[in-house]
Amino acid sequence: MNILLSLRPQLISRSPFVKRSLRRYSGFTKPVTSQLPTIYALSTPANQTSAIAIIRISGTHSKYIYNQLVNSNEAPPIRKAILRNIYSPPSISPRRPHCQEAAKVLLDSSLLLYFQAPQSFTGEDVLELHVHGGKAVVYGILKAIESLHDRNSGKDIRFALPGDFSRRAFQNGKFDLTQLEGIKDLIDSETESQRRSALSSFNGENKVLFGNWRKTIIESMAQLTAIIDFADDNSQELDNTDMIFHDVENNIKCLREEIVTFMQKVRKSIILQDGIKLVLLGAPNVGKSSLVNSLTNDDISIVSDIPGTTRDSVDAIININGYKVIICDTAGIRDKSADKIEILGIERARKKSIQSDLCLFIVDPTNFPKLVPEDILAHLSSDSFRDKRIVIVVNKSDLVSNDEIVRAVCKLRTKVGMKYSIVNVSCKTKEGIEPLIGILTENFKHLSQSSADSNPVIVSKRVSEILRNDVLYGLEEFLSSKDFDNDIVMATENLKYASDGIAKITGQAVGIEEILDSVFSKFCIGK
Ligand SMILES: Nc1nc2c(ncn2[C@@H]2O[C@H](COP(=O)(O)OP(=O)(O)OP(=O)(O)O)[C@@H](O)[C@H]2O)c(=O)[nH]1
Repeated sequence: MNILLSLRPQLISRSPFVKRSLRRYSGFTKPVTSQLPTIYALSTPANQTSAIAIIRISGTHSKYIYNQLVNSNEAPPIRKAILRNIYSPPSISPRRPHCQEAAKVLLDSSLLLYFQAPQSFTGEDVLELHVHGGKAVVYGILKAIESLHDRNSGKDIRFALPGDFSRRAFQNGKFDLTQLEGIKDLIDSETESQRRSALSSFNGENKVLFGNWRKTIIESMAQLTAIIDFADDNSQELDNTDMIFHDVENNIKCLREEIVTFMQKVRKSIILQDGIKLVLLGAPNVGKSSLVNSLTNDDISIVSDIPGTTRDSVDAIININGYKVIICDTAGIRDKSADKIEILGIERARKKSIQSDLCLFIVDPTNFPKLVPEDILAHLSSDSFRDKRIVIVVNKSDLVSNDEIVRAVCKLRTKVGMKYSIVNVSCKTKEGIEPLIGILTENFKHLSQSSADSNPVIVSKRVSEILRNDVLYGLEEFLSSKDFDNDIVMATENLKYASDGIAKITGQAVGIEEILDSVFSKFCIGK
């Protein structure tokens, strides 16, 4: 008996989108969105002058819009870039509104690309206009397209809402939600590591992974359902129900471990999205602000030889070797200040360093033997710093001899032990800055990756919440119902809860509309 054949229909709920997509792939090529209005939008940034701007049009009337704009009845060549004059339609001709010749008013000469359904991003007919990026050109062409809307003749054409194009792509089965969220992350990515992670999601790596998880759960449900359905049949295949229970339990345990590991990776990778918090700490005048400026190649912080110049924390977002870093310059820590504002600044510096992911502790070797003030040492040795990553920077190396540096490093080692890296730099000559960036990069890697050979995994907050609250919850409930052989129906329901969770992530779930609204409202217009 094929156990999968005994699956109860309600246990493998398929959404209308999946069914329709299946229809499409079995030879039915009309997009499921063919009855929706044709949408258009500027896909490049609005209200900015640029060499080129791209206007995207998607839907049943894309060809009609093409014919109207190029003032010709020719069929647009498919997937072939062509140069055409773009004219304003008669009704909105800017100069002679009542004259038919006015249709010939030229708006621009542009590159056009036409994609025929279903071979397009949205799965609909898509027209792309690569126009000159002047504001008047873009405005004129958008107005021209808008004027073509005529509900009486069935030409329903409207400006796209945020995420409309991606939503159509999803509805027509071109991508699942994890891939589309990957595209959004790709557009939002600011650094190399964010780009890599978003691209792997867009390329469908998460889709395949989640698909495999769902398959494992559904197969387990099928095995349990077979027991429910044929319990009284004395079927030979079901003689050994204990073995089936054992198999299912093992498979679900393995799956739970896999998802927990995945979630650990996600937690580590979140740091890539939010930015790694790097805080510079040290006594006044050791060169903290100078180091911020050296690392950023910018004049972010004020540098002066007056101790106590930086009185409050200064944050800047920078990119170090592809990592998004929130670098924070702080007030120099000293215990004998009478200045109230400076005291507040010092307090904030301590707090910031506790909240940091990585702390740079800067010392000035010309202060020998008072290299590490006692209060800073006490702060760094406190419980809050037990698992903190710290790199010690011996600055102003241009002012001291090699022997004096060695002496400073030995002194530091006696104070803080061998736990932390020590780097010598000179913010004045820039010597040692590159090796310091190398050490920082290594630390960023460790902070954002769960193992040396694994890539960061970024998923949306929506996905991680569903994984935790639905998928893992369902699996835990299943495994914790110790006597699940006594109440198979209940146990199977827990698995169904987990599998529905994955369907919500990918967009295959029943009642997906509300999920789609929340996902696509975060997209930009024209995407
Ligand atoms: N020769 C030399 N001077 C440096 C170096 N780094 C910083 N300085 C000088 O040291 C002084 C203090 O530098 P800052 O960067 O303002 O020091 P800070 O730690 O931010 O000072 P506070 O704001 O008081 O906490 C300035 O005069 C800098 O020009 C260096 O590597 N070599």
